[in-house]
Amino acid sequence: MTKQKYIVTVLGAGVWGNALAVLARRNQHQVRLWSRRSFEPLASAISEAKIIISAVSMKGVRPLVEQLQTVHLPKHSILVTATKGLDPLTTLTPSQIWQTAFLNHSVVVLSGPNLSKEIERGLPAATVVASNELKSAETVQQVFASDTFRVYASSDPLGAELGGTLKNVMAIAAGVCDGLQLGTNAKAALLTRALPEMIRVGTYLGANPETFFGLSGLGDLIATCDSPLSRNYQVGYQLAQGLSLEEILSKLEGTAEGVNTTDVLVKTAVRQQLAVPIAYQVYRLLHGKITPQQAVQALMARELKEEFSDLDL
Ligand SMILES: NC(=O)C1=CN([C@@H]2O[C@H](COP(=O)(O)OP(=O)(O)OC[C@H]3O[C@@H](n4cnc5c(N)ncnc54)[C@H](OP(=O)(O)O)[C@@H]3O)[C@@H](O)[C@H]2O)C=CC1
Ligand SMILES: O=C(CO)COP(=O)(O)O
Repeated sequence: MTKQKYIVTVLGAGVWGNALAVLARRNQHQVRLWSRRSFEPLASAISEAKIIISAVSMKGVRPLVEQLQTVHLPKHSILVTATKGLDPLTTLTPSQIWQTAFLNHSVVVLSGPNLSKEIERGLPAATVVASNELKSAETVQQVFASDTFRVYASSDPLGAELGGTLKNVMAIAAGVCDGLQLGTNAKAALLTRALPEMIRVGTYLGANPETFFGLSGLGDLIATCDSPLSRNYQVGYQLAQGLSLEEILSKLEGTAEGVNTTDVLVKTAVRQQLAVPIAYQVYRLLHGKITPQQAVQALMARELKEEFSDLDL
């Protein structure tokens, strides 16, 4: 059966927006790529679009939503958010911001272990499209699915989104671990303890705990924490080499969302008394309060406990 072809507009022409545009074009959809620097007005870029994808970084989400509220969205268009971040003012996720602004539109989260450079090379990968309206997620699944990009549907948008967002904090820690050459045992311990930390916060925020064991949680944690292609990993790795955060960010290709997410996550965790020991050490490191070595020592010196004593699943 031939798949339906759609007009797909990608908003945000950064590295991820470009990679998503490549994927949709490979499936013969009519793709328009728009950024705030485009000559084409936003209203014209989204006119007649069935699928509108936001691939801007977190700091661009609110300005983009506000701009879109001033133009006419095609009636049955589906909004897809691919941003992995948290709003510093409200702690809302991008999908919550999109859904609140556009109550009559379906919002779909696209999230998974998707390092853009590998996707652009056509290497095999898988992702999750998640929505409260499963039919909309299935439409987006059809738009992107190909023999090199396997797309799973899910009905837990918040879980899919938080997996991709919270793992960025852990990727900074993983970069530190590798940068200090702490070895494979240390890395395994770090990642294994990172997952329940993500689940603890994710379930507090309303996500389904099971989702974190899937591609958008554990899958993205593995990919991002083990790849020098990850900007968040690079932040941690280079901090361990003695570079300052400012120096690292000034040379980084694209956005490392984990830097802002760490602040939002730790502030939320402190307020709600959630245990986030790894994120807390990343926070102190990013704020120059400790060295990478001191962060490791602080994690190793924590009070001894049962392995699953604080895992509220
Ligand atoms: N790269 C990857 O491998 C993946 C990235 N992601 C997520 O996708 C998001 C974007 O990442 P990535 O493309 O890598 O980042 P980039 O830094 O390459 O691109 C950021 C994009 O956001 C836009 N933007 C930033 N601020 C604003 C603003 N105030 N108003 C409008 N647009 C704005 C930029 O526009 P402009 O070009 O005009 O500056 C640019 O298009 C992040 O949340 C990231 O976590 C998710 C999966 C994979
Ligand atoms: O989210 C990503 C891969 O799934 C991209 O990670 P970085 O933003 O750390 O590069």
